[in-house]
Amino acid sequence: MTATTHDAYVLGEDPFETANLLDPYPFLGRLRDAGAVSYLESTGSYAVAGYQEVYEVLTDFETYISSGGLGPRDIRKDSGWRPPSILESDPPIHTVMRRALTGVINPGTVRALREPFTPPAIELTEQLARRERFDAITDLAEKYPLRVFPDAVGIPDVGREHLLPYGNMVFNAFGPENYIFKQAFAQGDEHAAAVMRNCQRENLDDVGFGAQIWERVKEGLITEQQATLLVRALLSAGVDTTIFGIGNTLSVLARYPEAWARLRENPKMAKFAVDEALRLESPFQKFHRTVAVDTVLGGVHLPAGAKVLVFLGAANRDPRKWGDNADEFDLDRNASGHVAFGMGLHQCVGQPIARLEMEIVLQQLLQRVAAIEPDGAPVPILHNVLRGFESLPVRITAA
Ligand SMILES: C=Cc1ccc(C(=O)O)cc1
Repeated sequence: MTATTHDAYVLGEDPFETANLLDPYPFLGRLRDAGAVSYLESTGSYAVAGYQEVYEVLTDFETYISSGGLGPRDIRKDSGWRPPSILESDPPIHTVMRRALTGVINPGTVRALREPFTPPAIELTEQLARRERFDAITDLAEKYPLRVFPDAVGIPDVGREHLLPYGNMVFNAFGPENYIFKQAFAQGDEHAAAVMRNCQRENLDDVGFGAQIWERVKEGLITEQQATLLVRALLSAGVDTTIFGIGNTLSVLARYPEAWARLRENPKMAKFAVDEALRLESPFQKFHRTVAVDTVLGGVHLPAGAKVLVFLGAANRDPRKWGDNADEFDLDRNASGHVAFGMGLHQCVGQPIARLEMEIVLQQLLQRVAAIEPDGAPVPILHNVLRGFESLPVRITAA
């Protein structure tokens, strides 16, 4: 007895249209309401936006594979713009590369970073607390990760200016080759060459995450090529996302003064505020998976080879999962289970580092700022798959 299937709802709207990128949530609500699985005429891929279907796609890594790449094209057919990374791999290749990374980055090793990660946050927030107003993105969110993360990886000072533009390429490449993609790739070769240089063992220091990944080559766990690509993964994934994680958290808290006041009373709640802010404003909004074998999802038949666009940001606001106030920030909500870091086999291996950076910045700012409020309209970034702000003007009252 084959399950009766029905056609996907054909959506004429384009998720990568400028308006839907700058203010995604009205569109995402329509997409969730359209049905469990939609077909996007604009990109020729299927789409899932409800929590249940997103969770199913993310956790069934054998049906919805990663080696086809996270963009709309299948990189197994026409190779992508760069050698595939751990993100574009499936078991068994993924297994050894993930084991190498988790041996290096885990809550135990990351705990030791609190000590070196704290002084730059103190310095930055002390300077800002002396001002009545500042831009939470350009003055803080964009600065802090670049002050602490490259040192933790162990790359040279030379070439760090390429990290943000390179990450911008990596993530925009998960969307269509539109004008945003083309703009990101304008100086692409220069950015990519600079980053790849910094992944070579001879350019890394002897103690950072980079050197520790290379140690796994000596153990015979991974090859030199895999070590290079794993260091590249850290440099690809660890900058833009954390900048937007900090910026998005502050963009939410600036609009909820009572939450700010409660967090000042109890700074240990910072981790819960970060999770709830990441649920509400997920930096990484969407990416594709590739259907490995004919399957049925949400009553819709999906043929092998099809691309499925997975809307993490929409799942994180699904009222069927989060309740009627899913579009609101609620410091008392239990946001565990959100998919801002993905879910399942490929769940973000760098999240302990990202969480530490976000918690430290928030806790240091809470100590020095009694109140924070928007000081003009934030400027959202125009990006194929990331949600964040280019500018977030705020007014503060020093503690
Ligand atoms: C979380 C995003 C991400 C982006 C790029 C890579 C990579 O380049 O391997 C890994 C994760």
